[in-house]
Amino acid sequence: MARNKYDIDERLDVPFSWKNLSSVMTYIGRVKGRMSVALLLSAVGSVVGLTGPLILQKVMDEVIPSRNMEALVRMTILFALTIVVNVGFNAIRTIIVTQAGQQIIHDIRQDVFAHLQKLPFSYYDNRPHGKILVRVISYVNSISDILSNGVLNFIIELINIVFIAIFMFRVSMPLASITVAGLVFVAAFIFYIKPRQRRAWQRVSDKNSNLNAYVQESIQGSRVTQIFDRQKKNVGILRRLSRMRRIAWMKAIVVSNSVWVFTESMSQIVFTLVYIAGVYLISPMATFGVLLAMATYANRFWQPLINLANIYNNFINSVAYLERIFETINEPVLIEDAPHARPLPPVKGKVDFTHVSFSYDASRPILTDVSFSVSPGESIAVVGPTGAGKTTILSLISRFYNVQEGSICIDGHDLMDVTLESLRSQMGIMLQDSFLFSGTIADNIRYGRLDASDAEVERVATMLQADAFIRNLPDGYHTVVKEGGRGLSQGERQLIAFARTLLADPRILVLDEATSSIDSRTEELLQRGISILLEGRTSFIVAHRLSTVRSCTRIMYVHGGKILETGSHDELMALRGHYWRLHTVQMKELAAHGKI
Ligand SMILES: Nc1ncnc2c1ncn2[C@@H]1O[C@H](COP(=O)(O)OP(=O)(O)OP(=O)(O)O)[C@@H](O)[C@H]1O
Repeated sequence: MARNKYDIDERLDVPFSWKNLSSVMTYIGRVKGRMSVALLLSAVGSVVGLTGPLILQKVMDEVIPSRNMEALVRMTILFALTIVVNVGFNAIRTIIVTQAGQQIIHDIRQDVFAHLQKLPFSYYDNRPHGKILVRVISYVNSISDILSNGVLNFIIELINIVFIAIFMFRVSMPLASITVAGLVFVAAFIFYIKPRQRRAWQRVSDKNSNLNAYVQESIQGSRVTQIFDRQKKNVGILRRLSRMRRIAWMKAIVVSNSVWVFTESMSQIVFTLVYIAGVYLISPMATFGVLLAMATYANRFWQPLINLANIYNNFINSVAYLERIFETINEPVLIEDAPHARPLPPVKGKVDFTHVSFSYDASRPILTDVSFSVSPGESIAVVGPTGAGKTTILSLISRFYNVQEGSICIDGHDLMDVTLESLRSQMGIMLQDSFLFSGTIADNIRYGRLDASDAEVERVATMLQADAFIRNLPDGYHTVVKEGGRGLSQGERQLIAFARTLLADPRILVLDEATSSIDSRTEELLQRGISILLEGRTSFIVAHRLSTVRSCTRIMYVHGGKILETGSHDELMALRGHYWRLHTVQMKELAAHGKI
């Protein structure tokens, strides 16, 4: 899928299908016990409710003309009882169905989220995160009602219709036939409107998604917005997106309501025809009791139909959400264990790239025919101009993407043949943004090894000389870090990320060094931290600081997706090539800033 922006509608690759419907049924199947009880309550409630008109008919045609007061009282109590049972059972049913609906959306949300955890970087690279978020939260919420109440009411209303039809045909065959005939017109109309309705709700889902993506992006970029004073412009963009959503919504509502309006009108036409036919057309003319009962049944017959039309409307609306939810659940996990994958044995640390070629999308090769070999314990600084492919090389070692050509081996095991869990659990990976999760500092360090004791957490922090600044925080190791590590300096965040990795004690270290300028004291701390991390492990570092580069055993100079130079600092300086030039420029910059 092409890269998507907040104001570009997502392409729908797989529309809702029978396969999706069967998946939906699986979720509903998990609450079938509760749904069955609710169904039983509804069925009993509605059969009891249906005897009401029969009682009325009897009262009108027999009890009142015969002036039998005792029978009248009996019939009144019976009539009242039918109402109590009907209402009471419906109330209990509502509670049960609400619980079932919440269970269904809980299960679906859990599955979507669990699947998202497995999706590769490329999935997240290609779409605004707000568009992912809206699926997990609001789309899943939106389908709760249709998958619980909707499904149940659908069955109940169908049963209602059958029961009412039976009662109706018992009272008067010709009048019942007139009542049922209107159905053909409703079916034809629904058939005509359905594709338009589907498209209209898909557009609403797209516009919703765009709006969400923009709000999420704006919150994330709020600092930059204020720096560039873009608030007014942003409000304008939101207004535009919100207006587009409103227009899409209004169109969808108009199309959807036409189903309801048509069904309602049809019911009124049929209702009138029952009276006309009852009085003028059929012979002998219907009695007043029959007419009253038939009018009530006709009304009751069409009420479930109108309800079905509403359920259908909600279903079509929900399909637009369901297809996005299942699109996520069915998104292929491109980076997963091969069927024959074996756990990677304890790693010694030899890494081999053999004729590796890679591109993020087919149109632009990023790495071409890259080969190199690294011995256990070696530390490799990957340097080169921006966009050269340094981070990409690191991502491939951790198998965040699959190579298109060639192979990457660790201790002779091709990454494609080992399980991801065994690979990543033996690697320490630190990307440029040392993302910290909301929780305490200790929790964040323990992310590296969940069973680590407090003493172990403090030991690694002390090794990295982070202990002092942590203890200076209001609650020391129990200080709560805000989402993303806000409230801590960039250097502090990096130190905590180092501690997290050191605690995991990986055999292979992959570190994408952040470029931000930091004060010389922090620089020194980080430098020491990196040296501690490098000890005894095979390491790959995308290095921007010369101090980091020099502390590595070997340097690879990457440019245009190729390794142009490789060797120690002294060897590459002697070569007077690309690395020498880069080094010279950096030295001049440091001198200009009075740092050397
Ligand atoms: N997720 C992605 N999808 C598509 N193209 C990408 C993606 N990530 C990087 N690229 C492209 O791949 C090329 C190499 O990127 P890479 O991040 O590896 O460069 P780099 O050498 O690490 O750069 P820098 O020093 O600026 O971080 C760049 O041209 C970049 O635009």
